[in-house]
Amino acid sequence: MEARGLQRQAGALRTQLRQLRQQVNKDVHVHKKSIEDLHSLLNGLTKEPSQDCVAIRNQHDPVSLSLEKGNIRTVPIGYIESCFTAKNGTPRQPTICSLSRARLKISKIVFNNAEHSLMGLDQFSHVWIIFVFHKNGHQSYKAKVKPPRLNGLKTGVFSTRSPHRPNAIGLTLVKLDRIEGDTLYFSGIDMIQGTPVLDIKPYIPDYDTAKADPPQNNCQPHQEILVPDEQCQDITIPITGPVTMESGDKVPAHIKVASETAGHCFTEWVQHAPGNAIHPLRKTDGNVLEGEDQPPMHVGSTISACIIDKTTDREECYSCELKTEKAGGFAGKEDVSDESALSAVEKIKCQLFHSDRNQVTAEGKIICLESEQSSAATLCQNKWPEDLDAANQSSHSAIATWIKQSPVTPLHVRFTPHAELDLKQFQAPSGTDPGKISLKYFQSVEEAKSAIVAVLSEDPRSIYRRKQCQDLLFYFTVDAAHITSWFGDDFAEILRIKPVKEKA
Ligand SMILES: C[S@@+](CC[C@H](N)C(=O)[O-])C[C@H]1O[C@@H](n2cnc3c(N)ncnc32)[C@H](O)[C@@H]1O
Repeated sequence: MEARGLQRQAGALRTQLRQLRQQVNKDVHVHKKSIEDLHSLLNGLTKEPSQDCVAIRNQHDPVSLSLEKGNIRTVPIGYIESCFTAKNGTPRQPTICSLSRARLKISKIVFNNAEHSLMGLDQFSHVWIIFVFHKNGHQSYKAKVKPPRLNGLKTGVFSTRSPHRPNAIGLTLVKLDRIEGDTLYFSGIDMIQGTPVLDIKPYIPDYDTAKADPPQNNCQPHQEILVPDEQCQDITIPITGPVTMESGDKVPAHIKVASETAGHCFTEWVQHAPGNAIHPLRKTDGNVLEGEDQPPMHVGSTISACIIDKTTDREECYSCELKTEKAGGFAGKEDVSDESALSAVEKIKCQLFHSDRNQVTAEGKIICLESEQSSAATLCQNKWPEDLDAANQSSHSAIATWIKQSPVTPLHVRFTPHAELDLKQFQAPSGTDPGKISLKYFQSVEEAKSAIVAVLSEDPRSIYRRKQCQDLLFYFTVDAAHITSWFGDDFAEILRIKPVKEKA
């Protein structure tokens, strides 16, 4: 019996060995050590075993051996269908083109009931995609790389998001638009058509936003927790009327902070401290006040926000009171932690912009219908990853200055009249004109146009191309459109837009 069992194991190991060999032929970086291990195991198994060996062998079955050494056999959970077909012209990060779309069908090879694996994921607005840079060509990598934003200067590969890294793994935070059965629909992507996806994880601001608090703050005997239900659920949030500054003037126009989403823009965030002193929470350049500049937050303070509805040009202000609860019954300070304040601000955003969740009463009051009390603030934060920066700042995380202040400035993008005309041959995916080419991923020609502008304004050329091939035409594909462009010193111009040729 045992001999037959061993033969079976040996057979399985031979199959694995064959597969590993095939991989080695394709890729010189396949881990040779694993093969050696398999060899020695195989040799051991085909010999008559001693009693001692059996115990050792059980511990060292090939799978656990491989994981112990950090080697995993990956199985793509699916392949990205993207509006970008080639590396050329694909945004370098998802934030460059929030309209760029993709979908991912979970493979039946991984799960028989693929849709079951997506259960619950629709409660998240954003997800991390972990994928393979499968079009890196040869898998070469160097310890120092030249990221485009450094315009030719070098930095360590691990301080960058370069696709050329020891393990060709990419990580992108995308907006989850919807899930239909076994298929996810995303926007804000930087992955090309056919990208193998290894994993999806929900984006959870509380876990994924760096909170590098000073050590002494980690051991506080009490925590102040914002009480979401009292704030938000089933209570009316009065519209307080336009917020006035200390001088009594209305918030000046120049401190409006634009928000692309939902057709609104913020005018100001302020804190009303007890005694009705009003403190702006943003500087005139729109950045959130940090550290000592920030006014102390007190229990009972009210955070207010004003927005302008671009369609009606009406300014409305809403407020939210800060309350705290002392966890574990400790008597607490009266100051509200940065974190609670931030949550309150996020909650207001939720109330302002997720009107589908809210009701406005006849008296003009907002009823916030968040049912998940504890996740109310998180949910609001989920909707606003672009505000991560603000969150990062207030929790003292840091990023390299070249990311924020790149020496490469955005380019002005223009279309030739010919290219403008070319655009007219396309239509939305739902379009019915038989003479026009239907887009597949963008919902309108305007969306596709703004994606083209977004891609080019960030100068998608490699450093080599920028410096050595200045006058050459630059081609790339966005959805069903093949674009021909060229670059001047501070601009990019689109010359032609043709339909992508269908592959025969
Ligand atoms: C700079 S990487 C960043 C990817 C990811 N956000 C990250 O930080 O890991 C994005 C670039 O990788 C390239 N790319 C996207 N998908 C790829 C793939 N499947 N294989 C190779 N390169 C890819 C495109 O040129 C894109 O502009």
